[in-house]
Amino acid sequence: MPGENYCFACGPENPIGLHLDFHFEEDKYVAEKTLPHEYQSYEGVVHGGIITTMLDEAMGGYLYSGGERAVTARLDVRYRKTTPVGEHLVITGWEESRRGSFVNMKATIALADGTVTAEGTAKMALVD
Ligand SMILES: CCCCCCCCCCCCCCCC(=O)SCCNC(=O)CCNC(=O)[C@H](O)C(C)(C)COP(=O)(O)OP(=O)(O)OC[C@H]1O[C@@H](n2cnc3c(N)ncnc32)[C@H](O)[C@@H]1OP(=O)(O)O
Repeated sequence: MPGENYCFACGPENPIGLHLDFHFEEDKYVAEKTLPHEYQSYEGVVHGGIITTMLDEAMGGYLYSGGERAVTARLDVRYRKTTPVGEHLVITGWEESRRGSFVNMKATIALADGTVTAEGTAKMALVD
């Protein structure tokens, strides 16, 4: 059975995964990615489900990389502008607050000039 290295969003061993490669920049969890046309919906536009996947990963992966295991309990996405395929994207996740076993997270996807195309807000449930 494949392990976490098969994570669709970030697992390096998943042959059809997104291979997002995150790192911490101070208290932000950041990855850069240019998506090819295989991930589009309308011409030139990244599929909304892929956008949601990247935001989810930025938030869940933030906790995982900090030594906590969490599942997404609730996720809200605001698609502010279309996100283009073939352009450099910056995906960023961070923690806003926590209460008990739930952590409130935020994430954005931005173009190279800083324009935010999508924002995610999630409630992540800490699990053992
Ligand atoms: C280079 C190396 C690579 C390494 C590679 C690493 C890979 C690692 C990557 C990690 C990054 C993964 C990022 C993606 C993460 C996912 O995609 S996880 C998959 C998607 N999520 C799931 O499958 C979660 C499924 N849901 C559950 O497991 C359970 O419902 C939960 C969320 C744990 C909660 O269960 P529970 O603790 O038993 O709570 P429950 O009894 O249902 O509710 C108790 C109370 O908690 C609160 N509550 C429960 N659920 C909710 C909710 N959704 N919203 C608000 N309040 C809630 C409520 O107050 C509730 O009371 P009621 O309103 O029901 O009266």
